[in-house]
Amino acid sequence: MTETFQFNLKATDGGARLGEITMPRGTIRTPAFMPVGTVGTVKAMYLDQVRDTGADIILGNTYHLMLRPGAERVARLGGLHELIRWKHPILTDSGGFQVMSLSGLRKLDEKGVTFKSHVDGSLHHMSPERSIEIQGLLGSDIQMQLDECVALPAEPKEIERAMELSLRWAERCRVAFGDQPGKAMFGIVQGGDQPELRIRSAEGLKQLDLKGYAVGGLAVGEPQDVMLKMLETTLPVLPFEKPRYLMGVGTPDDMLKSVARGIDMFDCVMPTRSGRHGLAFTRRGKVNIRNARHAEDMRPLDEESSCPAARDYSRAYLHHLVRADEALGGMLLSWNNLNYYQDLMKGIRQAIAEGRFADFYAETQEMWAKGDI
Ligand SMILES: Nc1nc2c(CCNCC3CCCC3)c3[nH]c(NCCc4ccccc4)nc3cc2c(=O)[nH]1
Repeated sequence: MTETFQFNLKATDGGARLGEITMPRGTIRTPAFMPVGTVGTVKAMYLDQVRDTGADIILGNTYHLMLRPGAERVARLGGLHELIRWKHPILTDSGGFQVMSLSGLRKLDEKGVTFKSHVDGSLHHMSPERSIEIQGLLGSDIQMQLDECVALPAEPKEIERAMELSLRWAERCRVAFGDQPGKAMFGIVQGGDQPELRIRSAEGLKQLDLKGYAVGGLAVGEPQDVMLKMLETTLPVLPFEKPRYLMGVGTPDDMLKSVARGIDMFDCVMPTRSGRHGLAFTRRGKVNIRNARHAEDMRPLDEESSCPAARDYSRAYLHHLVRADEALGGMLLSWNNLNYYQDLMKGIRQAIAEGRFADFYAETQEMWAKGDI
């Protein structure tokens, strides 16, 4: 363990990078998939299981936790790591994105966002400074700046306004965060689908000399090719030796293509949320286990998997559990999906280490295309 936050680039293969983030609470092997913990739990999972799937870090949800049980209360309870019994790194989002998507947004101005709690309707104001304070109270290891993410499509003027506001908020968050050697605050590149705005945002954040950079404002309704084009525009501007985190992404295909362009970290609710709705991710592509064709299929999802959820249960049983809306259905599929996401990242890391990422990329897509026989 190190007392400071360090990112070591171990190898590259084309645009893909193999690295390690070392922090006091542990090491994060990159490219990394970070499971989303919402209200202090990765839904339908025990955190020991989440760790066993290969996760080095999970996400905490600032927006939910500040509303319930409250940031000060979490601090009084010893902080999030103590409360949820996860002793490895935790990354928290700033809450701005969740305010836009979950709460009755009341106002957004230079000072911050004012919103009504979706829990009890109470009024809250979140400034850049308060967001960093909340993330500190939670004990977060990697904290995100408060930003404004614009849904696409949007007017270029609107995208520019939000990008410039987010840049000013990044500076305020950097000042509020101060100097915390074992922790990090990441800036978030905005700029929508406008290359020129993306470059200005990345340049502006680079001046702040942050420990890591997220690419935000994507996976908000744009086609995959637009998302990838924005990565090709943004990533060359960011410091090569700092980690890059693509927020809210994504499907296995999104991640493979984004690693090829230089992304190191991902988070997405997809594997857990879709697992609860009966969608299974496997080496051979997606399986909608609710489909009648699985009703008497005695095969497991993947007989070669190391994960009991993929190897020891028949599709027929999973089909039954999901159709009966039994909790165990969502639990087993979430377990399978998180394990598959981590296996994919493990395969990516090994391929980059061995200089065969292009082959891995092609083989993986071929397996998905074969479909689930
Ligand atoms: N601060 C900030 N956060 C963003 C997020 C939230 C990332 N997950 C945070 C976790 C922390 C707690 C909760 C989530 C995003 N998520 C997405 N897309 C999700 C797309 C999606 C939606 C539903 C299912 C699958 C994919 N785009 C995002 C852009 C931004 C952004 O610019 N700024």
